[in-house]
Amino acid sequence: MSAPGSVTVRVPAKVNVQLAVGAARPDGFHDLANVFLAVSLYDEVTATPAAGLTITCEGPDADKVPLDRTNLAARAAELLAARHGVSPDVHLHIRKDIPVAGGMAGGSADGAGALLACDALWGLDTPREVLLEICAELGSDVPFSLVGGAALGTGRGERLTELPVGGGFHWVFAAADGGLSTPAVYGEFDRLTEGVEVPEPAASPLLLDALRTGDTTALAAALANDLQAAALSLRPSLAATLAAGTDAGALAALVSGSGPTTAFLVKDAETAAAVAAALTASGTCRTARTATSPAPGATVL
Ligand SMILES: C[C@](O)(CO)[C@H](O)COP(=O)(O)OP(=O)(O)OC[C@H]1O[C@@H](n2ccc(N)nc2=O)[C@H](O)[C@@H]1O
Ligand SMILES: Nc1ncnc2c1ncn2[C@@H]1O[C@H](COP(=O)(O)OP(=O)(O)OP(=O)(O)O)[C@@H](O)[C@H]1O
Repeated sequence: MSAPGSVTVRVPAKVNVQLAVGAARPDGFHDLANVFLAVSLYDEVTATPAAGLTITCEGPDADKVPLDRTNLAARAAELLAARHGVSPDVHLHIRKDIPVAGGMAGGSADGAGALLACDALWGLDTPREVLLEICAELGSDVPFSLVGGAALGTGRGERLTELPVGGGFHWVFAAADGGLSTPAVYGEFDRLTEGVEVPEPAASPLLLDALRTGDTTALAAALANDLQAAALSLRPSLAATLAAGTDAGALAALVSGSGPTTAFLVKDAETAAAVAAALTASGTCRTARTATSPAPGATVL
């Protein structure tokens, strides 16, 4: 619960269990078949009445988060206020636990969280479709941060179809030193695929089946990220992290979205703890954390 007069929203991180990337479009974006899964690492956004718009942030990565109007949480408050013709008078406090610039949609989570928190604080009761439109305007990953669970994102990833998930999955996430810029990773994808026919992105039926039945082994076999080669090209040291996780007993390893966070699918909570400890001891990453999925989308606490 928030302090009286304020609203707190909790928002999950994501991992892309499949990220199929098409050729660059004329607008610079790429069409995707993006299978999002929300995981139990969360940011919290608290909205409190204030004169004007201000932002504070706490957490181990707080110094890497912009506190000006470029923060996605601030942009969310401004877009929502503009839609309703009110002024964005709010103080937003972000408790950041999702790695920054890590490929886990941390900024997107804060955008979706601020949107929901301001909507409740200002008593606007904005229809869900309008909130989703504002999310898409904020960024390709933001609609999924609002929705959570599992979903297929098409277009640039913003058009969502929710997916059924038949069971829980256990993960380990290894955060790397420093971030990777999402546009730079897509740019490297373009460079690596120059002169190559890039197929239309399509969701894998085997992967969707694995999610639907909650089959960890089948999901491990189907995990795929078309941005992985680009992330590894920009950050070759990630190969050692991926190897350390599979050596320690993970069923599969992949780069999370645009990276540099790496994701390891494991069979149970006990293996997750062991793989996280081995990754931390390996010296190939900054920290390793366990998490489960699916996790709910943005939720008012
Ligand atoms: C890598 C992913 O995290 C996978 O979920 C997303 O595709 C990125 O989503 P995001 O961070 O919300 O990205 P946006 O803020 O919408 O776009 C940032 C930049 O990423 C590139 N971008 C993003 C999404 C997309 N479908 N194609 C792209 O080429 C573009 O250069 C764009 O200017
Ligand atoms: N609330 C925010 N939290 C973190 N970064 C933010 C935020 N708002 C804007 N940014 C900017 O966005 C950049 C990318 O941060 P973010 O943590 O969203 O990356 P990401 O997890 O790789 O994103 P994605 O997975 O959606 O591509 C940061 O380097 C920062 O400059």
